[in-house]
Amino acid sequence: MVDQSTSEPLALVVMGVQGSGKSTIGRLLAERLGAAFIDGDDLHTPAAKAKMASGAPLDDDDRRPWLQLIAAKMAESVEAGAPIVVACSALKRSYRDLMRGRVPSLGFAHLDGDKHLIAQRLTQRDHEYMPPTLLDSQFQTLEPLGDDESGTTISLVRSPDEIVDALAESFGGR
Ligand SMILES: Nc1ncnc2c1ncn2[C@@H]1O[C@H](COP(=O)(O)OP(=O)(O)OP(=O)(O)O)[C@@H](O)[C@H]1O
Ligand SMILES: O=C(O)[C@H](O)[C@@H](O)[C@H](O)[C@H](O)CO
Repeated sequence: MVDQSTSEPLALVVMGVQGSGKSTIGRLLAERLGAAFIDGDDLHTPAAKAKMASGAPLDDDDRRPWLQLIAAKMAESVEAGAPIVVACSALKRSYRDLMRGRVPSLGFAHLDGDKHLIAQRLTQRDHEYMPPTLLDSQFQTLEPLGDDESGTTISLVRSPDEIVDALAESFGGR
């Protein structure tokens, strides 16, 4: 469900576990909607990247300042009247609450799919710091969108073009 009653510019987080397609879809969708794009991957501290590279998942304390930084950047964009799309795992409801605390109109698009398909996709790409072995922990941490959260859940089985078409239709009216 997407709230289209606000005149505020679009602020949207493309969320999901490692390898779900956040960067791919987020970038294409931002382009389609004429929005700025920020990849949350680029905003981790060197210490957080090193932790993930060592095979250890981030915990709530590691993620909090990162989520605050992403939320601040989104708030800045919205206050300037500019639409923005962000790729960010946003795995837990409390993380999304933190971001909504800064940008109440924030919407979420959850790229949802099967662990085996994602694991297969991960074998086909290299990542700067994130080893495929963290995928189990990503699924253990994931809390899907609640019915009362503004946003939509979409299957990552579909092609990037199909996903972007569907999301542009859902969120393009904002
Ligand atoms: N809908 C899709 N269909 C097929 N392949 C896809 C799709 N979306 C993404 N991919 C491919 O899957 C891999 C992971 O995608 P991407 O890097 O965008 O995911 P991500 O969620 O941003 O990952 P991470 O958070 O780990 O950086 C890439 O190789 C990408 O090309
Ligand atoms: O919340 C997290 O654990 C992190 O954001 C990870 O999800 C990675 O940043 C990202 O997915 C790169 O692979």
